[in-house]
Amino acid sequence: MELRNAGVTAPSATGAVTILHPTTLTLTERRISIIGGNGSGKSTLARLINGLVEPSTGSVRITVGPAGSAGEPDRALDTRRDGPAVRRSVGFVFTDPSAQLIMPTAAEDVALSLRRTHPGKRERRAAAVAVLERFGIAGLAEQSVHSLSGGQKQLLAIAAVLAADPAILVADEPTTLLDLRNARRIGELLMALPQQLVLVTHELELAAQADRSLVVDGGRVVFDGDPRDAVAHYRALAERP
Ligand SMILES: Nc1ncnc2c1ncn2[C@@H]1O[C@H](COP(=O)(O)OP(=O)(O)OP(=O)(O)O)[C@@H](O)[C@H]1O
Repeated sequence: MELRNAGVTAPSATGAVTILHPTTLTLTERRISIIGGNGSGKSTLARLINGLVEPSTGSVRITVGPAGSAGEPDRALDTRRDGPAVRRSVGFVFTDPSAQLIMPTAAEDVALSLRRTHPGKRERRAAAVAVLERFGIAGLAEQSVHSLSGGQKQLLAIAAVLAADPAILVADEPTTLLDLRNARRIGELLMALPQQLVLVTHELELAAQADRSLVVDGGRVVFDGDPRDAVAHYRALAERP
């Protein structure tokens, strides 16, 4: 994925405010973490990648291989021009899983993600249960999504997003609501994904497991490089008077 001078502004009573200063980045590593203080611009940066936020200046492009067509050249998608294709290629996991669980039961929620790849109802249902099994939550298939615990909801939300087999996964603080055990489990799951992962997190141990880390401060990427150095940079920023 590539950001070229991608900046974000928002209108305000006193004129446009800058949320993300023009940023240029080429992100090719498999696991990229984004850390920084509250309100620094991490979510905005993450949302640029799947087009949930459009750049006010510059451009954001992602390059994906065409699904099921080995041997064909990769396609470059522009988040402003190719919004729907970008959203099909870039899965997004929100901090609050309730924001994305929209079907009555766990199995139905996963099945919704499979409607393109599995047009037949029975076949889709079997595939949805197989996805739940892979995530260790097949026992919850018929349970109302409202009755699930926070950790179960987050696992289900991630399962539903990954069921659509996105080329890239962007996860915005996906472990924030979880207890230690579930946070660890979901962190391990995310880090082991074959897909490219962009992970916004306040969990510095998890952030340090990435291949590359970005530190965001005041709407700018102020550090870009080795995750352990990034964590040290962020700690130093947090200790500023
Ligand atoms: N649409 C908008 N209009 C005005 N201000 C916005 C808008 N979106 C974000 N902001 C502001 O931009 C700043 C960065 O927001 P962002 O959500 O990217 O921060 P963050 O680093 O993810 O923070 P947190 O860790 O608290 O989730 C914040 O001050 C936020 O209030």
